[in-house]
Amino acid sequence: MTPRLWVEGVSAGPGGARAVLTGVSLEVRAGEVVALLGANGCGKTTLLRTLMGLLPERAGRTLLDGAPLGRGAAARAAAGVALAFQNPDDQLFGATLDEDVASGPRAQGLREVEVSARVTAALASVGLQGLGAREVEQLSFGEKKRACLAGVLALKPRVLLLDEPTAGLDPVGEREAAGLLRRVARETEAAVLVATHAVDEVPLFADRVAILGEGTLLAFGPPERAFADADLLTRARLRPPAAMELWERLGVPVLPAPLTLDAAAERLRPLLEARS
Ligand SMILES: Nc1ncnc2c1ncn2[C@@H]1O[C@H](COP(=O)(O)OP(=O)(O)OP(=O)(O)O)[C@@H](O)[C@H]1O
Repeated sequence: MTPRLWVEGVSAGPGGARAVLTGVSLEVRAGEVVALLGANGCGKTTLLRTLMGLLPERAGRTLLDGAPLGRGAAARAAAGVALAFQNPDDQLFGATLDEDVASGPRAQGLREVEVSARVTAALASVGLQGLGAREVEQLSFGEKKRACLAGVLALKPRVLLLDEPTAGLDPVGEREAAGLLRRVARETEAAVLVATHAVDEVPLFADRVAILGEGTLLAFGPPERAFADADLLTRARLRPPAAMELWERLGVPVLPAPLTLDAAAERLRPLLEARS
C-alpha cells in the first residue's frame, strides 16, 4: 500500500548552513503515528520544517499518497500538511483561543457554522473546552501547547507534523496527549509524525519509531526493534523506555523486554506471586 507520507532520501538544513540531515528516508501510513527521536540539535525540527515546506529540501523528495508534494508551505498546507510548532509563540497569533483555533479552518474557506464546530471539537479533544474566550497571552505554557495542537487538529490535515507536542505538559497531560495522538491518527486517518523526547510515552502512542543521529536516520521500525540496539541508542544519545531499562538492569532473561510499565507489571506479577 502506498504510504500517506513518503520521505525519500531527503537532506535538510536551515539557512546557509550545511545540511544537518542527509539522506533521510521514512514513511508514515494513513492512520499511523511515527515518533521522531534524537538528541537536542540532531535535526528533528529541521526535518519537520522541511516536510512542511518552510525549508527547501536540499536533496530527495517528499510524496503524499504517491504524488510529489509541491514546494513551499502554502502548497503543502493546501495539500493537507500541517505543522504544530515547538514554540507556541511561533504559532499562536489570535487574540483569543477561539479566534486562534478558528483562523485555520476560516482560511480554508469553511462556513462559520463549520468553523465553529471544528473549534469546539478541537478544544474539547485537547482538554481546553470552556477556555475559548480566554486571551492567548493569558494562557499558561501547557495550555498554549494544547492550543497549538487544537489549531492543527481543526484543520483536519492528511499529514500532521507535531514538534514536541507534550513538552511542558504536566505528567497526566503527557499521558493524555499520548492517547489523543493515537486516537486522532486512527479516527482521521492522518499520517502523524511526532518529534519528541518523551521516550517513556513513545510506546503508548507510536506504531513506529525513527531515530535520528550522526546527521542521518539511524533506525526506523516498531518500538521493540528501534529500541533494541543499545549501542545505537548510545550513539544517538538516547535511552530506551524505563520499562525496558528496568528489564535490562534486572537481567531478566525473558525477552523481548516490555516497552511499557503496564507490560512490565503484567510480566513481573506472576514471578513475584510465585515467590510469595
Ligand atoms: N537558522 C539556523 N542557522 C544555522 N543553524 C541552525 C539554524 N537553525 C537551527 N540550526 C542548527 O541546526 C541543528 C538542528 O537543529 P534542530 O532545531 O533541527 O534540532 P532538534 O533535533 O529539533 O533539537 P531539540 O531537541 O533541541 O529541539 C542545530 O545544531 C541547530 O543549532
